[in-house]
Amino acid sequence: MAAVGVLALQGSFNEHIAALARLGVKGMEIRKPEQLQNVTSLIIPGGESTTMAKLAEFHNLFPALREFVKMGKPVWGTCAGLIFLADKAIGQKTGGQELVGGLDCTVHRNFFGSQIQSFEADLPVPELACKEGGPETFRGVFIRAPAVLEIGPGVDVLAECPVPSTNVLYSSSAVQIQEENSVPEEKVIVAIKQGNLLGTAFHPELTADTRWHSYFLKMASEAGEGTSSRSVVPAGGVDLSYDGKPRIDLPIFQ
Ligand SMILES: NC(=O)CC[C@H](N)C(=O)O
Repeated sequence: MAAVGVLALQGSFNEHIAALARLGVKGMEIRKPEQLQNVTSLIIPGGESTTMAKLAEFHNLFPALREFVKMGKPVWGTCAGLIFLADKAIGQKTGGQELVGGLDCTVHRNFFGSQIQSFEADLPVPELACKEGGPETFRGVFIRAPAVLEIGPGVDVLAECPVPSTNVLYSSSAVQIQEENSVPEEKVIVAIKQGNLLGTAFHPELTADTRWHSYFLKMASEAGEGTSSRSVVPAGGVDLSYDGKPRIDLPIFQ
């Protein structure tokens, strides 16, 4: 089976490993550049991107991470991980921070505000419902979350989130105004995919719904096809969950 790495410097790496375990997949903790050679895909968890960047720099991980992305290996960044994967970030601390890059987008690091403005929202994710089944929406857990402000031409938008009217911090061409029942609703992009790179501004690893993990494992499996006869996804596209159904319970943290 293809090996999935989880960057384990800081943040919610244990929760990602637990989510993978619920799908019967072992996530390998990655702390050193050479460990990336043992995995075929990588999850970069949420946490605090400045701290994570400092630790990644200390462990000399940036060149290996960039190489991993350049080789076209599947990488999924959640929250701080999305910031890591973005080509450009705004709202950074003084002095900025190093990014891995690869996702042709600009993110705002704390788009939704500070820790106390964290929230949960049911997001329509047609691509996820189509590929993984289950409900049309996914419970997004946003913790001091970033958002995607601009995307390049090769980037697909997988989910958008209404912007709470009290904390509109930024507007750009990617933040759309929608007229619905004459009440304008601003939306911002919170999940994107570009080739083998996936980015979510929220934390699927903090919910019991494993569909994003299953979706990423399928991405990884498809990317690995041709190089390996063994696949994460059983033939016929059978679901990866223990009981054959996506888990759609309420989030672990409510
Ligand atoms: N939950 C998170 O990963 C928050 C990310 C945070 N906004 C940062 O800059 O790192």
